[in-house]
Amino acid sequence: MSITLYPKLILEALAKVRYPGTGQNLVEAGMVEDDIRIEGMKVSFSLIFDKPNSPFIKSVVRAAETAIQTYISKEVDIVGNIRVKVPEVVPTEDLPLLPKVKNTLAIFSGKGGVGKSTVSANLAVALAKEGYKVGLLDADIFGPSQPKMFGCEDARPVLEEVEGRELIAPVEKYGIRLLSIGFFVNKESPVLWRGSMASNALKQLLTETNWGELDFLLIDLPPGTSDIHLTLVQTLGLTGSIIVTTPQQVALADAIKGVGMFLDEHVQVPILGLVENMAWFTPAELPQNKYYIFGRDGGKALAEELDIPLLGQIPLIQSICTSGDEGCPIATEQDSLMGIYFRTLARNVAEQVERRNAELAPTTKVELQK
Ligand SMILES: Nc1ncnc2c1ncn2[C@@H]1O[C@H](COP(=O)(O)OP(=O)(O)OP(=O)(O)O)[C@@H](O)[C@H]1O
Repeated sequence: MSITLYPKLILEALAKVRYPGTGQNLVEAGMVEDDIRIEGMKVSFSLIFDKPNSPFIKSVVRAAETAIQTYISKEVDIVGNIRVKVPEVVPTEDLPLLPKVKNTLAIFSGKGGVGKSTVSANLAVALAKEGYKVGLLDADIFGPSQPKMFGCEDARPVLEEVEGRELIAPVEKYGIRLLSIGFFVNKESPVLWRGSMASNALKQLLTETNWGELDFLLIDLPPGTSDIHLTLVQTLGLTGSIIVTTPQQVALADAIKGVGMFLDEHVQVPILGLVENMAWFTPAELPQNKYYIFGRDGGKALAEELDIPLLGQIPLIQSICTSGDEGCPIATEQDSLMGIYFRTLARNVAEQVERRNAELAPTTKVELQK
């Protein structure tokens, strides 16, 4: 005797099959697609599974076939007619935040006063002299020194409209697009930043600035490890980081802590290398003489110990200090002794960035712990 099939009959049979993944029956679990087709004794429909690699797909399809033949009739033509569907996975592509900026480099130090800002300023200038498009973001909220080093302490960046958005226009100096947290605070009454204020300011300077097309955006970080570091790695997938240290033991010990932060398993920002600043003292009148007043090759030895490249050794020279104070980084004098040191540094940095980009996948930004 043949029976008349109708969808409710099929659903009643499918309600007898439990999905092991949730413990609910297939109908309750919403796994039966609303596409049941009945042609005489031939039945077909789709079952929706939550993931393509569900271990239960085969057994559940078989159980559904058996249930239909057991509870309705052996005559139902169902075997092989159940389609398996999984929700389409839409790739959540992490769009780059600064699509026109090719490389973002964080410059950090373990200890204060080791010359991180001096190195950042001169590296920026030397890279620009090599023909790269360079931006410099001074994120040192505790002591922004780039406005002074670039001789533009009184600059107050304006807003400009770019593709319908109001963005901060960086200050242009010596071919560098410069922005400093110092442009937005009053020199006479320094701000005591609360953590969230500083973090928001950094995010805004990074993302609401018309950086334009850049080969390198250098980010001069505060010394040590702080909320600013954390905000940075949560905001951007950095290309890499550069550590600046002096050769003294105290500086080296702090440098190791800083390196640890960037290499933390949750952060994983590549260290492109180490710059040893104040590696020796050279008097202007005796440029061939080297006096290792802070110890010899401490930074070089640390780079070897950490197995990271030594990007450069920069001597302690009075003119570096005076040019910084006068608002004109020494690297602007390309052919001076110091100009040559910073040119070598710039070339080494560019080479390491190229190597890093060839060998490693882009860094992903650190996700906030839920
Ligand atoms: N190689 C050098 N030769 C001479 N003077 C230097 C050299 N490097 C840095 N200085 C001087 O040392 C002082 C501290 O340098 P700088 O402000 O760059 O250090 P920093 O590590 O950025 O300090 P901060 O703790 O403010 O972040 C400045 O007066 C600077 O001009």
